[in-house]
Amino acid sequence: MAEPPVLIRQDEVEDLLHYKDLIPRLEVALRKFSKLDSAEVIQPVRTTVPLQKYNGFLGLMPAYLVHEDILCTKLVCFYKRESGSTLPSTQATVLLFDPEYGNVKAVMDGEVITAKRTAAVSAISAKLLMPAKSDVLTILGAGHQALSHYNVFTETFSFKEVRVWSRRKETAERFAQSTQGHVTVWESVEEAVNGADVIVTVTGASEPVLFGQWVKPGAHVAAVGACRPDWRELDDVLMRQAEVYVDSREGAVAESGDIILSGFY
Ligand SMILES: NC(=O)C1=CN([C@@H]2O[C@H](COP(=O)(O)OP(=O)(O)OC[C@H]3O[C@@H](n4cnc5c(N)ncnc54)[C@H](O)[C@@H]3O)[C@@H](O)[C@H]2O)C=CC1
Ligand SMILES: O=C([O-])C1=[NH+]CCC1
Repeated sequence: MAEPPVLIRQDEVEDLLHYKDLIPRLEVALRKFSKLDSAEVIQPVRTTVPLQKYNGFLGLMPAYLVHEDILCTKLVCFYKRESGSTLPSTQATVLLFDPEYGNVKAVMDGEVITAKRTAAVSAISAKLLMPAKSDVLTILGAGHQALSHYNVFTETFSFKEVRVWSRRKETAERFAQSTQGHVTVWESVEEAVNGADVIVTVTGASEPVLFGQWVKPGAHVAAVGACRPDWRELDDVLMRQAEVYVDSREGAVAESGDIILSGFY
């Protein structure tokens, strides 16, 4: 009989998962995944179950790293919440399996994993694509992803200025008070992104919040929030003028509202 699974709580994941380890591991995994060689990484586009009654989704995200023999899946519920709602917008659990026996070896809190994994991949994209001299970072949105992106971007790079915008100024102010370093709060997106070298979009928006006419040529935009086919953060102008990189073409054309609705694909 297999041993019962180990339970790894949120505070334990927080203590164990560090960007200095996560980034190189994700770089290796992304490189393998980009080869589109299912002999190395089997990761189908996630299955999404709509939870219409609650304005949310359950996403099932399995992956198998063949050579490393790592089989896992994330189960994530995510929601569009009304402004001011106190309910969580994302809840996630990660299951690690024994691929031979099929039993679950570990049940891990997935919220910190989601926050750190997503931000680490954005940091990898910036490492490869942002202007060589990048002084100004702007974060649009002030929730969980905003904080994890702030943490990894300031840990990895040396920005002279970090700015934040959120649709409610109080939320942006609260965010700025919660960060280790100085963050300036901006009331309009247009002003917040003026002259920015790197822009991270981590809002729950369904309509564009970032417009191409405001974005400096050559700036790097890490577009994270619009992960359903009918959600948007970037307008058509920005999508048309941008050189677009994705981690998964299959995933992007199935799930990215910015790509699908702009007619990019
Ligand atoms: N691409 C990916 O791998 C991932 C994408 N996400 C998505 O990223 C987004 C942010 O996630 P979290 O920070 O965890 O959420 P959160 O709920 O903690 O923060 C959301 C932020 O967006 C703002 N916001 C919500 N609706 C908005 C609107 N209509 N216009 C402008 N701002 C709005 C909120 O005020 C808040 O500042 C969500 O859409 C989430 O589904 C989250 C995790 C992974
Ligand atoms: O990929 C992911 O982990 C998520 N997508 C939407 C919310 C969380």
